[in-house]
Amino acid sequence: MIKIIGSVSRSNMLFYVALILLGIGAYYYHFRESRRKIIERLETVVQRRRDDLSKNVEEARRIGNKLDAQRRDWIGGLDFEQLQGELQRGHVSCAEAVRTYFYKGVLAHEKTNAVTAFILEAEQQAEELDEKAKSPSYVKPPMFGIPLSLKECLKVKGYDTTRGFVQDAYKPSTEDSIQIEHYKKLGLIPFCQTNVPQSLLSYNCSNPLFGTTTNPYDKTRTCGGSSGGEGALIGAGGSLIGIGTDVGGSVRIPCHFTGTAGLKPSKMRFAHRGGGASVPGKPLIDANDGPMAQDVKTNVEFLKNVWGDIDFQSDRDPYCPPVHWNESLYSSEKKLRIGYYIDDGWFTPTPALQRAVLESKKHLEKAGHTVIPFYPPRLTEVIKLYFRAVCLDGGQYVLNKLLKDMIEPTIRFQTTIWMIPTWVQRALSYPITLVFPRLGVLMSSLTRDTFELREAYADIEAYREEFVGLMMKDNLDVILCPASIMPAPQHDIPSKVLCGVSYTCLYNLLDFGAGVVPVTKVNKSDEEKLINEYPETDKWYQITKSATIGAIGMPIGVQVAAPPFREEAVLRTMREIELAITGK
Ligand SMILES: CCCCCC/C=C\CCCCCCCC(=O)NCCO
Repeated sequence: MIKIIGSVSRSNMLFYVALILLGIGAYYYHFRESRRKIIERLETVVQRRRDDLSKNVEEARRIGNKLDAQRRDWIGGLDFEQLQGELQRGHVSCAEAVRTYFYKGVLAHEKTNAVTAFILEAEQQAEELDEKAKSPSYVKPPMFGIPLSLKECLKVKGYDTTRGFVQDAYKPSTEDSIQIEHYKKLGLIPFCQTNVPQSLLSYNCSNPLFGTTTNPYDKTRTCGGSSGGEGALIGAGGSLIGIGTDVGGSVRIPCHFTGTAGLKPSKMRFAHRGGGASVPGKPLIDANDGPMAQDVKTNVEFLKNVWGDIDFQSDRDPYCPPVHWNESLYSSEKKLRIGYYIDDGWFTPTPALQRAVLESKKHLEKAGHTVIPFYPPRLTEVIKLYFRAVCLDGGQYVLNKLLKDMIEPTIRFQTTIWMIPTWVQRALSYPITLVFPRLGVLMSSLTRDTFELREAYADIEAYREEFVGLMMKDNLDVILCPASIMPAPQHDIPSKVLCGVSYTCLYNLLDFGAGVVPVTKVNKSDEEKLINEYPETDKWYQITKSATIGAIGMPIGVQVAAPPFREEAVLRTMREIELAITGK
């Protein structure tokens, strides 16, 4: 080798260097040109789609205005249980319920930009249900006439599932997914689709097609993601019940940020046939769809009906076991043993989140439950395993899609990481670890090597065994912990602090059922503690601290989790916290 290099003359060497530089230049020019053409073509799609959405919103407003304002305000003031009762008794018609929620949905959308499409056929579906109900032999299904909002990535016949990619606009689904079919059978009426972050792999809510969805409490802050449109819509009163999806916190984080309640069930509790994932072919990081609502009570009523009738889904998708709603687990008198933590050892949450857990602990103890400390083991390793397994091809699948699209600026950090070859990331991780150990962990987490990937899967399996072993040792029924690291931050923060999903992604890696219930709001003393005591030892803590300053009044939830098929114990705990706080 040395001989060969030695034999190349200086001028030859210069020639080769020039050739390489020319090659790189030509590649870069070609890349820039093809990106310019892609963006030029997609800009017209964005304009067309936004114009269509404006018309669609106007049509929804027109439908909402068909109803007398006084009647609409009265129906709009009913909670889920009350509306359900009035619809069952025939005091409110399905058409009135849908018109009311078109009206309320438009108001919430104007405030937060939460909706990507109103499902205008909902009015006709409602009228058909009202017509059927005229027959004395007709038995109303349990959720007869209740309007249902849906995260945009869920498949509804005739509507797009773009996941915020402009390239996927105007490619409507040809069928409803099994879950949507089931919800319709139970009487629910899908009435709108809601916004998501591009790719779904973020906990903010912006994309180049529909723009940014904001938090109903503060426009400058995010509603969370990826089921952020649902959080914003429900939090702003535009829907009573909606469906989100969650692979790292996407149901739970928006609930925490918007003061709403929701559950991510373990993977097998819903049918997935006919649905779609953010990254298909990704075993061991289990995603699921889950309900979101203004309170836990509504989630419980919804799931009682869906799981009570789960054979509908199991019959159509044999991979969904016919596990029915477990009433004895939900309404058991037996006191629970609950493990709790306020800090996972990877990312200390800001003071209000810690206070929310401690207050919930007190409520649960007052109700007679035993609440003892629990320490989730080795969270640094969990974070590494999670990112390795969620980006199992080093992010290539999502990156390929992003490079054919307009790229959302608020997910630039992960996009940049995915563009850097993994061996370069690995090499950089060594010096970075010396000055910034936590970033070093992230920089060494991605792999494209199947040997390392297999090892990660084996480690996840071992971690699952270890975690449930620890719970069994202490005879624990559920875990109580923070829902996130901070209250809703500004829109660009989630991408800068991606590793802030540690409190939620743990329960995807474990495939536990996990839910979030609103508990409190950030107060002045939380802010004082934040300023005086919150760590500033690295950039992530500094960003988190400054994003939390000024968050007084923002909602704070807590998370409850339990092993698969024990979602009813999670809901029971959440409901007991809710009852202790709201009294209803
Ligand atoms: C070096 C690290 C690179 C990190 C790349 C980040 C990739 C993914 C981040 C995942 C963050 C998950 C947020 C929650 C997303 C979610 O639950 N989506 C639901 C999809 O159904």
